This record gives sequence, structure tokens and C-alpha cells, in this order.
Amino acid sequence: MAVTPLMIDLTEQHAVIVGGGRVAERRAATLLAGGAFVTVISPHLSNGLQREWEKGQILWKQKLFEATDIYDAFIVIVATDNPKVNESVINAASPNMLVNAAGEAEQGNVVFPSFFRRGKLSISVSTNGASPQLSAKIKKDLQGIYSENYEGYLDFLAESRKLIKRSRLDPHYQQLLLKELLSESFFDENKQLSAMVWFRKLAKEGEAG
Ligand SMILES: C[C@@]1(CC(=O)O)c2cc3[nH]c(cc4nc(cc5[nH]c(cc(n2)[C@H]1CCC(=O)O)[C@@](C)(CC(=O)O)[C@@H]5CCC(=O)O)C(CC(=O)O)=C4CCC(=O)O)c(CCC(=O)O)c3CC(=O)O
Ligand SMILES: NC(=O)C1=CN([C@@H]2O[C@H](COP(=O)(O)OP(=O)(O)OC[C@H]3O[C@@H](n4cnc5c(N)ncnc54)[C@H](O)[C@@H]3O)[C@@H](O)[C@H]2O)C=CC1
Repeated sequence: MAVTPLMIDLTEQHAVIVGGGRVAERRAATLLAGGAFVTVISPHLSNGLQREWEKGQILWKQKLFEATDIYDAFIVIVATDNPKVNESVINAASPNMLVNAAGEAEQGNVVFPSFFRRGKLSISVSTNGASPQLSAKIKKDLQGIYSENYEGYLDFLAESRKLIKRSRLDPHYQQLLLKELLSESFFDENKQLSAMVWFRKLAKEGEAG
């Protein structure tokens, strides 16, 4: 499996999860957070999925899998505990569908990494299926390095970048300035505030022509 990292917009895309257990619950959480419409096909639901269903967050078809269950899916998650059923889901998927085979990664074309977010920053780790637990461990290490403060810092960087791009500064100097903002001293909120005052002024001057 030669995997390529991508970020994907799943807003209002139809995701079908076959199986209603522990792995299905994890995938449902990720897909719902991404704005997908989630349907679960399974005779039983885990407690967590049951709660999502009661809240109206997911659709649940309480049944065994049939090929027609995935005909209009954008992404299919294969997550039953029965290898034969998992195989029949994979066989029923059309070639252009995204398929995550949770129990047999090689059979699908999408792998879910271990990941976390700090606002606009997202950090994902994958071992190409070699050791999901190493992925989780590395994620934990990185969570320690990239603390909660990064959320506000990223917002500052995004806003600064917009303003600097509107300024009259030549592009080379803009790049240098953007790089300068990565120095640790800009973690300081007061320093961020005073920098923003300056960047707003630069943007205004730029807009004045
Ligand atoms: C290929 C992949 C496919 C995919 O699902 O996309 C896959 C495949 C498999 N996982 C298996 C087992 C376990 N996976 C976990 C945990 C996680 N697994 C995740 C991802 C992936 N797992 C993808 C590759 C990621 C990469 O490249 O590194 C994480 C990162 C994300 C998530 O699942 O949400 C999440 C950590 C979340 C976090 O904390 O961040 C645990 C631990 C636990 O459950 O607590 C165990 C039990 C211990 C063990 O066996 O190692 C098995 C054997 C099943 C069996 O024995 O039947 C297979 C099948 C196979 O090897 O083919
Ligand atoms: N990717 C990952 O991180 C991991 C993957 N796995 C693999 O994922 C799969 C699922 O694991 P768990 O969620 O832990 O299992 P689980 O036992 O918690 O859940 C299995 C679910 O499949 C449903 N199911 C069984 N037959 C079905 C059918 N014919 N049609 C529809 N649904 C059916 C059951 O009702 C149950 O809800 C297994 O193949 C396992 O090897 C396991 C652990 C981690």
C-alpha cells in the first residue's frame, strides 16, 4: 500500500459505516467532526453510537449488511468483526469509492491516521499500518510539545498573514516577516497584540495604494 497524506473536506458527504462496534464508534466521531452525514449498518450499536443515534447525529439501519447499503456512499468504513462480511463490503464497493478497511488495511484505499487538533493546526501520524500504537504514542508526545496555546497562536498567525499580504512591503520582506513570527517570543499575547496594531497599519497603508 503506497499511501499519500491528504486533507479531505467531508462536509455533507455520505459516509456509511458497516459495523457498530468500538472501531465504528471512533470512525463515526471523526467523520461527524468533519461534517459528514453518517449512516451505520449493524444489528447492534456500541453504547457511544447508541447515544449519537438517540441525539439524531447518525442514521442507523439495524440490519445485516447488504450490497445496496453502500450504493451512494462517498466513503465506506468496513468495521465488522466478521472477515467474510468485511470482504463482501469491499467487493460491493465501486472502484471510485473511498474505502477504509479497518481490519485489513491493504484491502481498502484510505487509512485513518492518529491525529489531534489545536484550532487550525492539525497533526497526523501514520505508520502505514505497521504499528497503530506507535502512531498513538507519537501523537501523545507531540501533544505535549504543541500545547493548547497553539490554537490562539495559529489564529494570530492567520490574521497577521492576511494583513501582511495586504501591505505594500515587497514579497521578500513579507516572507521574512512571516518567518519572524515563528520565533517563540510571539507566543506572548501582549507581543501578539502590539504586532497586530502594526500589521493593521501596514494593511491600511497598502490599501490606500
Ligand atoms: C491501518 C489502520 C487502518 C485504519 O483503520 O485506517 C489500522 C489497522 C489496524 N489496527 C489494529 C489494531 C489496533 N489499532 C489501534 C488503535 C488505532 N488504530 C488506528 C489506525 C489504524 N489502524 C490504521 C493505521 C494507522 C497507522 O498507519 O499507524 C488509530 C491510529 C486511529 C483510529 O483507529 O482511530 C488508533 C489509535 C488512535 C489514537 O489513540 O490516536 C489499537 C489500540 C486501541 O484500540 O486502543 C489496536 C489494538 C492493538 C494492535 O493490534 O496494535 C489492527 C488489528 C486488528 C485485529 O487484531 O483484528 C488493524 C488491522 C491491520 O493491521 O491491518
Ligand atoms: N483500525 C483499528 O484501529 C482497529 C481495527 N480492528 C478491526 O476492526 C474490526 C472491528 O473491530 P471492533 O469494532 O473492535 O469490533 P466489535 O466486535 O466491537 O464490533 C463489531 C460490529 O460489527 C457488527 N456486525 C457483525 N456482523 C455484521 C454484519 N453482517 N453486518 C453489519 N454489522 C455486523 C456487530 O454488530 C458489531 O457492532 C475488526 O475487523 C478488527 O480486526 C480492531 C481494533 C482496532
